[in-house]
Amino acid sequence: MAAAGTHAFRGTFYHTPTYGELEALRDVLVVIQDGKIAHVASGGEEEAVQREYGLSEVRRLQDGQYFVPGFIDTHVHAPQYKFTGTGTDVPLMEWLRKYTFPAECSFQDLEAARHRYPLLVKRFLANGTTTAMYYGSLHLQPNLVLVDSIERLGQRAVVGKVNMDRHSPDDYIEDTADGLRDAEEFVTYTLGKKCSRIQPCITPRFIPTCTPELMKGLAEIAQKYGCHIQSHISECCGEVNCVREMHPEYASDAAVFEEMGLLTNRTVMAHGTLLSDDDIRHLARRGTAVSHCPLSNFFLGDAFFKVNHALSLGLKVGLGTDVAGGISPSMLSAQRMAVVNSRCIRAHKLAVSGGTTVTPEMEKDVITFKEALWLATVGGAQALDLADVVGTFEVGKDFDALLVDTNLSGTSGPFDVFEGEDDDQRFEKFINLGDDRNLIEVYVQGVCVKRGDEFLLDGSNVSVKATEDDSDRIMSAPTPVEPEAAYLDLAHRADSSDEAASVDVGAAAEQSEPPTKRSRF
Ligand SMILES: Nc1nc2[nH]cnc2c(=O)[nH]1
Ligand SMILES: [Zn+2]
Repeated sequence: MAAAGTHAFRGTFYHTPTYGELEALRDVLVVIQDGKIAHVASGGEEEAVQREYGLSEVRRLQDGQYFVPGFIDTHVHAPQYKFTGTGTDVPLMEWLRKYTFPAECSFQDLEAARHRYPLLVKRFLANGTTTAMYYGSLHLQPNLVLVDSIERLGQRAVVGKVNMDRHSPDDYIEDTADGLRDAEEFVTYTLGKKCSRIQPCITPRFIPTCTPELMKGLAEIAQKYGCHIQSHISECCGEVNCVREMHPEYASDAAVFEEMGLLTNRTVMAHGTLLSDDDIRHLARRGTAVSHCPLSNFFLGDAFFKVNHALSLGLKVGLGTDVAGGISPSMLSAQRMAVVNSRCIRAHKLAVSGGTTVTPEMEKDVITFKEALWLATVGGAQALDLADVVGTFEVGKDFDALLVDTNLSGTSGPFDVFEGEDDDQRFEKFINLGDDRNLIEVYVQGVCVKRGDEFLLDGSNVSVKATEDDSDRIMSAPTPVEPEAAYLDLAHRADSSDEAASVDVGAAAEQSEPPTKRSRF
């Protein structure tokens, strides 16, 4: 008789333990026990393994079906899902004022939050995001609804209440002390659930909307509870110039975050397109990760993030959708955008050269779908300090996985398969052309949370209690411009400075003259 919670699949499993290499575990038997991968054996050992684990049956995948690790989205704004796919016409600082802050503020209506957040979590699960690093909104209560929705639907998440105490709209700003109190209450509420899938995160929105007092206070809370930190760094010219104006004594965003004590090995900074090499090296030394959000960077950024270059300097890099700055909730889309972004760098270098010769130097930023898949799985796991928990099909890790079906015929699926195409070609088509229709089952911690159109845990309390190990894992530093300047004024200054931007975007893409030569590191 199998122990409770023990089951097994036999078939082909694709994953990327090594950057750039797609490993196919062909005809293997994967045994899952209490949510973890207990055994990976060759298919020929089925009978022996069945006996060992007392399994009465083994589920065999059909031809054209494969497992892939669940996707890890390292940067999502949960309340912004509401307006995803709209509002793409303005630069960042104006975008925040015009679309983002009003949308986030509307989550104060808790009934609206209770309606919207399950839709968000379902949409992300349907797209294969088994783990998400979420920003909530400013007000405490709607964030608790977000955590409850994640818990109920069975997703894995790192989630934070946003903090911002200056340069924000009158109805979307908090007093510093209130913000710190609410941030701590959010942390204790989330930890109090003792749900090993959900970890709280400290979330200073970005430097322009946070006083040094707030940032330092948040860093102390993060340290007290050992929690993750997330924010935005060196995203675009408007933001970088704004920080320069507010904090002229610091060389860069990274120097400000360093001084505030916000760069830790559990910090994930979004974007980083204008980070200098010194900044990148410094983040790498701290163990801080960058969430690469290519689609968002095309809309709101001003430069290209160079994944291979950043990795070569030792930086941890994950992939993010940045909904709603990025207009797609799909991590398949994010992977494709990461590839396109890398090819844009190559095209940019060729254009700058003025010639028609592509040099090896121009090629070195190009990434393939295999590297993009690594970013969406292993890279994300490293960024979130979950590398020993998810990202590959290795014994001891949790079984967070997507069952991919490439057999959908005709227009019932997003692509066609032709005679003679082998498993590797079908899988590559899925990564490059597939969508949620191909994801017929979604697993988190060995539990099927979605099958077909059905969310299997919806409505039930599925809290998985933290183990001792999980608890250990969970508990494992200027002078500002005058506070409370009208946000509109700040947005105007930042965006108009875009035009005369002292940051040379081309040079940044060339890599990477820092926005300023001054250094505090
Ligand atoms: N892309 C993006 N950048 C930000 N910087 C500060 N807030 C935001 C946000 O919501 N989205
Ligand atoms: Zn963001």
